[in-house]
Amino acid sequence: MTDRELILAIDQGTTNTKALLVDATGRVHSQASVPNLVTYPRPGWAEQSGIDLIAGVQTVIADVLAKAGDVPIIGVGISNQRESILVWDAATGVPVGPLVIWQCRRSAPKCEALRADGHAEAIESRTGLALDPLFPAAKITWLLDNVPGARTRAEKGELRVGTVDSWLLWNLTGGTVHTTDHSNASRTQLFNTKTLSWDEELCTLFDVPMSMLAEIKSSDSRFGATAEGACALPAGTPILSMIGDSHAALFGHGVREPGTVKGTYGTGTSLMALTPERIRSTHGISSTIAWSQNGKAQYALEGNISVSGQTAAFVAELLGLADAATLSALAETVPDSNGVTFVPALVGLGAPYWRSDARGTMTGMSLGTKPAHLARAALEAIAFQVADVYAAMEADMGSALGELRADGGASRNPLVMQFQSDILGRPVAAAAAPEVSALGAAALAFSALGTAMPGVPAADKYEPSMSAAECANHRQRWASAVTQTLATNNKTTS
Ligand SMILES: O=P(O)(O)OC[C@H](O)CO
Repeated sequence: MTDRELILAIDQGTTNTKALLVDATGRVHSQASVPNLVTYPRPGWAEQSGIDLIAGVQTVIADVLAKAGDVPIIGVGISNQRESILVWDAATGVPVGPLVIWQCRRSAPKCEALRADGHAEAIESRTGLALDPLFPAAKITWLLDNVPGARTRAEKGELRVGTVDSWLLWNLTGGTVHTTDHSNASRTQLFNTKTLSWDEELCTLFDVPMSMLAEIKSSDSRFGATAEGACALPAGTPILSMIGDSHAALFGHGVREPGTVKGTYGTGTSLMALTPERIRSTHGISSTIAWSQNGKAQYALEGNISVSGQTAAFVAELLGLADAATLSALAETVPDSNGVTFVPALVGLGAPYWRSDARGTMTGMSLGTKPAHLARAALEAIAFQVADVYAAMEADMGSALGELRADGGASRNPLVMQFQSDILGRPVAAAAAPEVSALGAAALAFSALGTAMPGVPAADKYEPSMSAAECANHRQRWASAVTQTLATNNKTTS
């Protein structure tokens, strides 16, 4: 394969849709991006337009091709926002209702009803996922029960449902292919990660007709080919990979064996590590499928932290600072947080605590506390939360994990990354490229063609330099702040 043969990688995220042209060495030849609109029609609800999403994908494909000139595109790779779900008409391809995105909590009553009826344990044991409105299963129930006529039409076999990967595939193939991959299926809460198939009993519990569901294929499959006029690519360009974005980042880092963890530091943080087999977490972590190659599923553990990088922006605003970068500069002016600890439970605490009623807590303040100490506490909180998930993963795996591969905004902050390495007592390698998910989708597409694209190299490496005693003191300070946070009952205000 020559470095002139390119994969067009799409990263369809919540905030932006991106396209990159990537060669087999991992070099990015050109890229394009468009922002996406998210609407919040009611408190706790979040949705996007399926039609706008496709228009955005078509735009970035056209833009990236226009920038690149006449180059051979040998295939398409797709990385996508996970857990967002759309129902559409099988005959016309017209969406039936909005794309209900992962952040949306509208299906909370259905989840509560299933919990009250004692189904939570069975759901978690089959899917590896705690019963929660984050996941699409209950969102599909909501759409079928609330969009006029949807349930009747679904029962007649007239509707299709899919995660974003399958919606993109449907459109790129001109409405001929309805398929998803194991990584996306594993996040729906309808997929049995043991049998690697849709679970009939779960579909019954969530009232989802199985005729609506996509065929499931290996993440490195020949999913279909672009149709004439579906986008600016020539008709017949093969779609060679589909994978959820967090999983794609792990693949993009070049992780192929258990032992290394990747952390994507965005608004929240997703930590993911491969496991040798399917593990049922007993420490508050999701068990999921990282990807599948040649039909073989690769299992993983994932911990999702709800508010991570966003902590810096939040505290910057409270302190009247311009932005997170200004906060970071302020934090650099002091050697430590002077005993101040901030637990950013601003929308509750996610993994490994799962307490949606928890709220943010600042502990350890004295008359000696200065804004710079609060700034430092905000940045330290990003690292402390990751360390908690790390420890939970290690407890589930029964063995020590190694290096952390970091990507996303805060991975470019040396103060956060050094503290992360110190608190974990592990090396941290921050990725050289910002688009690790798109590069992961490209790498998977190349692997479908039998070519190994190298992982994204590290731009910066951090080694632990803190003494064991100092590290233990910090961990103790954090643990006690978390205990205080969890001890406060906010149920009346949540
Ligand atoms: O759109 P992103 O990049 O924020 O990713 C969303 C996640 O996949 C949700 O689980």
